[in-house]
Amino acid sequence: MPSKTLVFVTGNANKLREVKAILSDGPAPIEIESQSVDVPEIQGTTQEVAIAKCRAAAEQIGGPCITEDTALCFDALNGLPGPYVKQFMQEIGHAGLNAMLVGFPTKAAQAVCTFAYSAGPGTEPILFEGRTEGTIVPPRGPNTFGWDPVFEPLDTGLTYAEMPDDQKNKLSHRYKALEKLRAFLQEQAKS
Ligand SMILES: O=P(O)(O)OP(=O)(O)OP(=O)(O)OC[C@H]1O[C@@H](n2cnc3c(O)ncnc32)[C@H](O)[C@@H]1O
Ligand SMILES: [Mg+2]
Repeated sequence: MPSKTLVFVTGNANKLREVKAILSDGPAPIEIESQSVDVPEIQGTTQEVAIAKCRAAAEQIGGPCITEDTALCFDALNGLPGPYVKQFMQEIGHAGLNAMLVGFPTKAAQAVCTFAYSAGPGTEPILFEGRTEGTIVPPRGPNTFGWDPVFEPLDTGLTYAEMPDDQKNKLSHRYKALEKLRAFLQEQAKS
């Protein structure tokens, strides 16, 4: 395996597709190899969840890796459902996410992506966070990836689901986090 190839531990094919598209674009493409390992996710802040997941993933694969956690944070609910959005999506879906905000004065939300990089088992993971502000709306667009149909980034007039891939991938929470990870990896490659 060439040393430039990064192992991304995830069970989510949509995440993997976007990460590959974002990282292969630009002057210094970064190659990703995925491993689907069942890593337990703890309860806690997004940062705590991300660190524990990456640490466990590095132990399981026995080497350096990256992991990613996505949170959807509602302003009206002090940041909930946050890192627990996966379970909310499974249990109550798009209609439920909208219903949770009925009666609240703001539908503002933030999509938060946290990449974690571990240099290997026993090392402390380093976090890279990207945030995109938006609004929770009734679903519009194809139902392909998670809560994409109910999240409308500010000033776009489109939900993530309605956007062409390359539009989402230039403004998304994931893109912003990966720009930080990319800069870190480039610095590291120099030393
Ligand atoms: O194996 P991992 O990487 O943990 O993959 P996961 O699907 O379990 O992902 P998370 O634990 O980070 O949970 C995030 C939830 O948000 C969804 N999600 C993540 N990124 C998204 C995006 O860009 N747009 C819409 N939904 C997204 C995803 O499908 C999950 O339901
Ligand atoms: Mg997960």
